[in-house]
Amino acid sequence: MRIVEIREQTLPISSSIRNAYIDFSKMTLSLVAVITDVIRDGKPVVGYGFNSNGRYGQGTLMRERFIPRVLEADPGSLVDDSGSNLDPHKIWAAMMTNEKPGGHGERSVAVGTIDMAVWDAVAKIAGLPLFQLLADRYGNGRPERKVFVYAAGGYYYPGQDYTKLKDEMRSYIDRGYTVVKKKIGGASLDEDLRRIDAILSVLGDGQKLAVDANGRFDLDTAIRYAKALSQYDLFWYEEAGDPLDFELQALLRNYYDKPMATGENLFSMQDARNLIRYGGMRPDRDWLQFDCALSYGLVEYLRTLDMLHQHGWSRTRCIPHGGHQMSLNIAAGLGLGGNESYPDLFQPFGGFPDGVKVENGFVTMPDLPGIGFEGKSDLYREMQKLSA
Ligand SMILES: O=C([O-])CC(=O)C(=O)O
Ligand SMILES: [Mg+2]
Repeated sequence: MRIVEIREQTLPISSSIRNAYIDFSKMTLSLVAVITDVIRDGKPVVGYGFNSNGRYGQGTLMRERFIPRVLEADPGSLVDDSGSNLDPHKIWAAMMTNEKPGGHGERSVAVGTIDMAVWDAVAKIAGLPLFQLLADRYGNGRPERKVFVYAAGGYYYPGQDYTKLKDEMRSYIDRGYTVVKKKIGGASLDEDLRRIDAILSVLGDGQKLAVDANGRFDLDTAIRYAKALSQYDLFWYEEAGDPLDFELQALLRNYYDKPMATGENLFSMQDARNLIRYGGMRPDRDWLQFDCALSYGLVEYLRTLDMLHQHGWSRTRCIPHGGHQMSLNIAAGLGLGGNESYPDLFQPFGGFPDGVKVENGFVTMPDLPGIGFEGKSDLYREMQKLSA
């Protein structure tokens, strides 16, 4: 058995939205197909992957380094000991041949995207949903089919007013979400507080708002926001300062004793470990948002979960960034605290298989082979174009 080809296509996911740091007018992502010579139902098994929003497509890095390393490796060196499936760990090691540690740049996105497609193929070859395969291999064998999801939105965009913001949030609540997220730091503190008040006016009992500064604030600004946000009962205060400024994060807890979240821009186990070692994050209330699709994939994320365990953190404190079905499977298979979701953004890549509804803040994983992309018709159409 072997991988016969890996294809990449860079696709636009552009829109007029902006957060406190970037606009998405030129945002792209890489869609990847890993084509194998394994036949199921009369057709070759193809695994698919794509990177999360927020980092651009990585086709150049893939074509120059990571795809050739996989295709040039002895196929026998990429299969598991039973010989009946590909081994994602061995494929990962092949991709990372002759790559020095540290300075992860965006190669972690390139590797993470291919890794997603490899896991999709591996679960399809095994004839299992990925969440079941993960629970069998790395968990207790019993996936948690119900996964908490929250609705990320509340971006700044031209022509937005309080009515539109409230309508947006109400539409998430109407679709079954109990937690919604908005951006902060793209307007003045006063303006952001007025926007928060507007959203809170449409939330009911048991419904909460999270806010996300996208790493925009220096320490003084982060503290000013912390003090002002303390008047609310927010789900979390996310990525206040630069993702690598662990001291800022650690100091902030002196000014904000409610939940904080960060980690979506930490792209390796080692960076995640530095956050845990030096960032002052509190295992009893804070949230970790490492996103495997941006950070060397699930092979690396398994290392991150081990690291968290060694540091006394429960994996239920992880709610990954990105809103993709890969992290949804990891959440269900390995017992994370939930997953992000973008109900209206970054389509057709985000979201759930057709027919999956959010109920009281949770989705229930359907029985689909692999990651489950085949169950989302608009997404699968794009994928089939790539592998045709
Ligand atoms: O706006 C973005 O780049 C996405 C983001 O931070 C999030 O989903 O938390
Ligand atoms: Mg964020």
